[in-house]
Amino acid sequence: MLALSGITVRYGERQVLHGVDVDVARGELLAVLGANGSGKSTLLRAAAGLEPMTAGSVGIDGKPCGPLDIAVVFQHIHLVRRRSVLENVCAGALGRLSLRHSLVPALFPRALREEAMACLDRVGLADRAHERAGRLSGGQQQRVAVARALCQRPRVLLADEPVSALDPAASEQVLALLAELAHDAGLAVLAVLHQPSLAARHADRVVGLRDGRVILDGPPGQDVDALYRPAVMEAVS
Ligand SMILES: Nc1ncnc2c1ncn2[C@@H]1O[C@H](COP(=O)(O)OP(=O)(O)OP(=O)(O)O)[C@@H](O)[C@H]1O
Repeated sequence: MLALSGITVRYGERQVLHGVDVDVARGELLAVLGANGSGKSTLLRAAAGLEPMTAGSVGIDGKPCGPLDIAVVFQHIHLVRRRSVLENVCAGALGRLSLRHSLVPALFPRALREEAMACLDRVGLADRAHERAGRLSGGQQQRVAVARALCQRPRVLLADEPVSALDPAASEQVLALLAELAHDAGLAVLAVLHQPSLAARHADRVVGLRDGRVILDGPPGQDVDALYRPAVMEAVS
């Protein structure tokens, strides 16, 4: 479904992605692993259209993707803390609302509120819909961010280190949710992770980046040590 082809990104003289090819099928949760600086976030941003590419393309089902096809969940959750949980989720739909409706939460159409409620139900937080977002725990806020992404009605969900700030139990919950959205809602989900064990438990496939290149692509649970071994160790081993 999602095809990242030949993704190449340079910052000045420095090339940080070297023609990376990654695809994610409908219904699949793909985990992207790699050491700090290997290019994971750059790849995700390029996929989301947030990073200019020197070369490469992003396609969905063989066509260029539309502006609302891809939703992104970031490590830093960026909810409007003083707004209700429900209004935050409605914000996921701003790209398809009229300007008038999008500027004033009180004018969010009833159908949108109902859809946002269904998205909250999906992440298990419908009962918190009318609380201020800032009152929820970090793990709950991340699930609200996922609900907001769902309210965009995307075909692809990208998550950049979505559990870095969460405790182990909340991390398991968010990863289980991402897997469920892939398997049950038929999204293609790509998650950048720093925890190989979480990837092994929840992902359907794992891609490993090293120095801006894919050096591993296969089932979860395989040996990923090579991704994290310092280059100097590599040279002497
Ligand atoms: N805006 C930028 N300008 C210049 N260099 C950048 C920029 N963003 C990232 N880089 C460089 O690109 C390389 C890849 O960075 P990226 O953030 O994609 O890595 P990462 O694998 O996500 O790392 P981490 O695990 O630490 O988040 C790094 O060397 C980084 O310093």
